[in-house]
Amino acid sequence: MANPSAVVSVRRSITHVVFDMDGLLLDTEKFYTQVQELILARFNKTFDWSLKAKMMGKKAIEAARVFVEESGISDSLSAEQFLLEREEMLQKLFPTSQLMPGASRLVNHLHAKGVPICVATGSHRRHFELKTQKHHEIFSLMHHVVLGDDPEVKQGKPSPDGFLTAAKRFEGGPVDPCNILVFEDAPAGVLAAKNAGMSVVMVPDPRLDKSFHDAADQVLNSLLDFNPGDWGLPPFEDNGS
Ligand SMILES: O=P(O)(O)OC[C@H](O)CO
Ligand SMILES: [Mg+2]
Repeated sequence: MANPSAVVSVRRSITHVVFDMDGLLLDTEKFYTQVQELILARFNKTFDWSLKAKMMGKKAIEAARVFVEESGISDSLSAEQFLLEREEMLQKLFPTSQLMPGASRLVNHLHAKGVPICVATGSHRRHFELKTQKHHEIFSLMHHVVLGDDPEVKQGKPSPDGFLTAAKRFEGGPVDPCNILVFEDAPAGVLAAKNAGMSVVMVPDPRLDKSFHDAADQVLNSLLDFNPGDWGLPPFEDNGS
């Protein structure tokens, strides 16, 4: 969007917010990285961030296919076998998930100010329950949660299905995508938000290649750096400390 006044008017039209979950609200991406490094080490291969970038944000089976094919192990391990192998490790790790810096402050702030908020994640129900078991307080503030195994989400990110379903389920929905701001950490998630016609703030892991930042409307190092006023949303009343 080259025209600065168009940027300002889009930013002023935001009324609803959609949060990604893994790597954005919760620090769960590190668990996927950890187990995938272990599995590839068995094949004398290393798991790097170019492969990570292609997997993150996607539905489990879609990410699994990318993993076995791109790493060149599909003759030895199918996508389904890979999912089974990593499941036992992930089930132990997910309940230890922590909120990302600034997540609690931002979610509580938007909820307190009456901005409708929800979650749209690639995670399926079973993993969602494990990841959020210590975080019910924050997730209970969401108007709704759209999961990766929701019947309306035919395809995972970068398809817009999850975000369009999220827009539909707000009170009085569907909300016009141009009034929705998405927070994402993954390249596929940023593309999904843009494919849905929404604005997107990207909060990427610093190890992700910077070329993936280009599709986002704003890129932040942390949710702590988000200024709601930039998007016409009610400003924080504290100093962020
Ligand atoms: O980033 P999310 O919340 O869409 O989750 C996607 C996968 O479960 C993990 O990459
Ligand atoms: Mg994510």
